[in-house]
Amino acid sequence: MAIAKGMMVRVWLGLRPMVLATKAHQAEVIFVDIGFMVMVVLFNSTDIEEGVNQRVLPACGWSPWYSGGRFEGVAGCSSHGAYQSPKPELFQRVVGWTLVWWWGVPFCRAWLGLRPFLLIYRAPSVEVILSSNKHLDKSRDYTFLHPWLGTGLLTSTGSKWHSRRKMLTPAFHFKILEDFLEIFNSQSTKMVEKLANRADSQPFDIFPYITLCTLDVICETAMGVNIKAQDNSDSDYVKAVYRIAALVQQRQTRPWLQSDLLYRLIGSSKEHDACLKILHGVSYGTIRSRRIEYQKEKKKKKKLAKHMDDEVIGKKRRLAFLDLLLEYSEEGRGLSDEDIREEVDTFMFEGHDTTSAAINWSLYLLGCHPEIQARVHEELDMIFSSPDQPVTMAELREMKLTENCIKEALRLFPSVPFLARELQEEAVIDNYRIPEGTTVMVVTYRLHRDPDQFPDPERFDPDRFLPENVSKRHPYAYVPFSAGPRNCIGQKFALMEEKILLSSILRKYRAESCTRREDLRLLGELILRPENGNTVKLFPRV
Ligand code: HEM
Repeated sequence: MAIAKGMMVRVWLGLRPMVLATKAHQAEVIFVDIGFMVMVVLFNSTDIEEGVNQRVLPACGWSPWYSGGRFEGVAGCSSHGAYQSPKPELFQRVVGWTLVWWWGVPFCRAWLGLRPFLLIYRAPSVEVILSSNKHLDKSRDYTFLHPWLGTGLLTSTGSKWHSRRKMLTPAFHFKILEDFLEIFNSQSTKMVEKLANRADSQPFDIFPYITLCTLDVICETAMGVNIKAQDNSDSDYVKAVYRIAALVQQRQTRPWLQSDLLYRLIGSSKEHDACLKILHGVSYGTIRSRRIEYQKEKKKKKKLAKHMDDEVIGKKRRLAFLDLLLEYSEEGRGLSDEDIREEVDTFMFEGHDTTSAAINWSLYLLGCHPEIQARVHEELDMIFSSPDQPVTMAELREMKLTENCIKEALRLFPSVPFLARELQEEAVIDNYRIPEGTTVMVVTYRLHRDPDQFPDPERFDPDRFLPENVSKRHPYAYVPFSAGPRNCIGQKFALMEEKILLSSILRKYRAESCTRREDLRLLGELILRPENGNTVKLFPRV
């Protein structure tokens, strides 16, 4: 029985229980003492099965809401529905029991050390938190992102967040996004060319191809720099982006690495700092050189008659988000280089892994459902006269079924599987008073599987997003981009990019997914991804 195998030392830091695991990956179970209660954190479903069979779990009374990076634990927060895990019925048994034992209400309460958590996954409860102008502060788990992102839009609070949000909203206007079409098109063309070598009906992992493409897209749109990640996936910058995300995730999920001192003593702080040096070096370097360019151009423009600007200077330069921020800064809106760096790095972080996961999940599901993929091919063949035709706003508007497939994939596999707020004042959810200081987690993965809102929730059915079906649902039943005042500022950008990248693959190829849904294993890291990549077979379309 795995429960005896955990390799750890249990310690107390003041009142805070901690577990030091020397070989965290090998520890198959971790016990944490919290006063008279024992909390068990399990790492895989086999242990849970054994735990249930031997009646160990009910005796512990802990809902395995997080199981060491494997997402199945999170899925197990509720007693309802079937989950995308190897043994879904297990979670219903374990967690069904836990819920009744705990509270018997449609949300789940948990403690991590002395920290109270509330997990919510019903639309009316989610609305209370996300629609509110009071519950806007992110939970303390986001602080591990501060060294990289500072307090940019994602991580800031209060008046800083408010003024930045107001300043940045116009940067995501359709008119500005339209200028990015050229980048989306050129980078997706490159990706499709790279895939040509793999379209030989042999299985391969397509995940890295899509991720490198989205990384190229975000670098060019956010910073105006083409880092050519698709040609050089081994560059220091590309490696640093991936490594730092993994290190942040590691710290968030290992309580013993959360104190700065312990992180420096036993964590990977040296590697973390080395990544930061590379990432910040590139961001600051780009900001400085673009600022000099901007100032030169401004001087040049002043000298020329206004009406001649574009003809004389040449083709109007496409602006990256960074250029807009520089413009605000030069207009005297109080943005220092560090402020700009925070926002650019935030776009880099939020804007590529999320879209990559969403495109991968869409392709995965279409690869599992050839009949729906055939309908998408039909739609694309109607819209485009050739597979190489660049996508414009007109074609984007016509891709209705493709868009609904992307939305349905984001329902089943939301790139951000949960988000967390820390209550600064009491909230009332379902007539329960939730005290200030509670960390409220919106479990999007579970919310999107509410059978009252999405009948037969595990079924992939893009027609759920036909307007007549959307209007029947609760407005907070589907929130892949969060909702309310702190929703995702990049969602229009993301949908445009996803439609262009996905359609460029499907215009050339037919995809078959090699992993059956029942064999799928999910990793709930900062984003939700398939544990073993996205193995597909690609066939050229004749
Ligand atoms: C499929 C793609 C994407 C998904 C699923 C997604 C999802 C989300 C979610 C759920 C949040 C709320 C996070 C929280 O409350 O902790 C968020 C916030 C944010 N996203 Fe996205 N995102 C995507 C793409 C993008 C892109 C492409 C950008 C930028 C280019 C972006 C920029 C941001 C920013 C800056 C925030 C913070 C907004 C604020 O707090 O005011 N996202 N996103």
